[in-house]
Amino acid sequence: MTEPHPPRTTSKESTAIAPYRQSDAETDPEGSGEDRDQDRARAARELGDALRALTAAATSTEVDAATLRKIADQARDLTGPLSAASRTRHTAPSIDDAKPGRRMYNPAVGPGNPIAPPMRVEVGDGVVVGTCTLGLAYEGPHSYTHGGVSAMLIDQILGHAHAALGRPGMTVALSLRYRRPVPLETPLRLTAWVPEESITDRRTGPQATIATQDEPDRVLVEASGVFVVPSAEQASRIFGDSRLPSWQRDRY
Ligand SMILES: CCCCCCCCCCCCCC(=O)SCCNC(=O)CCNC(=O)[C@H](O)C(C)(C)COP(=O)(O)OP(=O)(O)OC[C@H]1O[C@@H](n2cnc3c(N)ncnc32)[C@H](O)[C@@H]1OP(=O)(O)O
Repeated sequence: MTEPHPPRTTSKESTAIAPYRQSDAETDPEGSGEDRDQDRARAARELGDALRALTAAATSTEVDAATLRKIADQARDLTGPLSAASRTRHTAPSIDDAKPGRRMYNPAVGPGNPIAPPMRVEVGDGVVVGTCTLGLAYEGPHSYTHGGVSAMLIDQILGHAHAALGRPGMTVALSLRYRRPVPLETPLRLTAWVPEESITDRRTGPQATIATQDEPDRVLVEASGVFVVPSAEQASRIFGDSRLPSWQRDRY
């Protein structure tokens, strides 16, 4: 971890990462045009937004115990209708299936998942940038981000940098250095890139940083990872043959 800053490439200089065709995948999971699940994806985002707002209110509230119990009763009543049709861990979400790369319930970027900030990811030429603002639900030390939350966002952005080379992979190693605390309620910028010398057929060693959007050169967290594309045999063993959404079946 000698170089905490991404290479300052121009489009002409960049050769390490091939052009990435995911612009409307995780960053705009509803997609556009003819899509049978488009409306359901939009509704899932609306529910995710509402639950995020509820979680933000629940983790910052100072109301009395009676009000907390009343809200708890109301929240419990919401679970039944949602459970009327559910998937298990062995089945991919049906709205993930409809568009390549869509991960509606990913805990870092999935707009339908209330625990996701969600981080917005943009894949550029040689560099991947993630943006988000973390509220009190992500607090570790008072007024700062929990280190595990930083690690989750770093893992995700490293994964995008790896996937930008063509095939999504799995994290086999992750190393972080927390240089300064990451402030809550402050727009953040994550940056990831893959040094060319770290690329082999199946493996990359991407690097990433977290900074605030106001001070992008002041590194708060720096990280490096090792990502591996599972072999066909490994993918089959880990995921099974029929449980993967089609975009994953095609890619592993
Ligand atoms: C359009 C779509 C876009 C989608 C975007 C999606 C973005 C998603 C972002 C999601 C982000 C979140 C992502 C997540 O959360 S992934 C979830 C967390 N990760 C896991 O659960 C992975 C668990 N690990 C495994 O299952 C195995 O390790 C696998 C199957 C992956 C590899 O099996 P195995 O371990 O038996 O390895 P191998 O013998 O096949 O060797 C393979 C290569 O790997 C090298 N190696 C192995 N270990 C290490 C190590 N520690 N340091 C350095 N190198 C290591 C090894 O030398 C060899 O290299 P090479 O000699 O071939 O060069």
